[in-house]
Amino acid sequence: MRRGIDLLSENRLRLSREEALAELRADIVRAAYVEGDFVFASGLRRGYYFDKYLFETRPAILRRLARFLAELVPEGTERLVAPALGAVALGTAISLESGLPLAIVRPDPEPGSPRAIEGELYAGENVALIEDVVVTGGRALRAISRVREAGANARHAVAVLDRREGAEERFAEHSASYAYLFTPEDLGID
Ligand SMILES: O=P(O)(O)OC[C@H]1O[C@H](OP(=O)(O)OP(=O)(O)O)[C@H](O)[C@@H]1O
Ligand SMILES: O=C(O)c1cc(=O)[nH]c(=O)[nH]1
Repeated sequence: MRRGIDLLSENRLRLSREEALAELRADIVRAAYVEGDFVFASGLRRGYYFDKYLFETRPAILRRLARFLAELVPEGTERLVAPALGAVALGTAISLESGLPLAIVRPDPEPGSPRAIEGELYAGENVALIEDVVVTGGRALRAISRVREAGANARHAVAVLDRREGAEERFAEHSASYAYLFTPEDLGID
């Protein structure tokens, strides 16, 4: 099994960057694109969904995603932060790829519940927030607020897919730069 994966990786070394990205786009659509009537966590209702767990749990996709996403993490970043649950696998993969340590932000912890941020995070650190699918950007911005409350500098967000629902403008309003790998249009959707 392991040998098969390694052989695949060796073959990919022969692809150009553009070919590798095109292959990754096709693999993500095959793995995670679902049509239907979906109400998102934000309350938005749309006719398709990208099930992030279906691409984040496949090593052959996750490994390649981590390679491309690590390139979007700005110079000077000292720590990655991933909001639980979905982005934790992705954050871990980018952490392994980049060597940057990872902290995990719990979703909306109640008063008296466990820590909002797990792992180490220090005041003054430059942090990049990792997200899988961004719709409104609400989840990522809440995590950025938690990180800022802890005294760290959360000025950048990195995502696999931006669904073009206005998140880019929201990040800018909150003084965070934002880079993403794909839009639905890149994936041949819309
Ligand atoms: O940009 P937004 O409008 O905030 O929506 C996107 C968020 O919603 C999804 O998470 P989900 O609610 O499925 O949570 P999970 O990661 O805990 O499964 C997705 O993985 C993002 O984290
Ligand atoms: O808003 C969401 O919850 C959401 C949308 C989407 O396309 N994919 C996903 O994993 N979550």
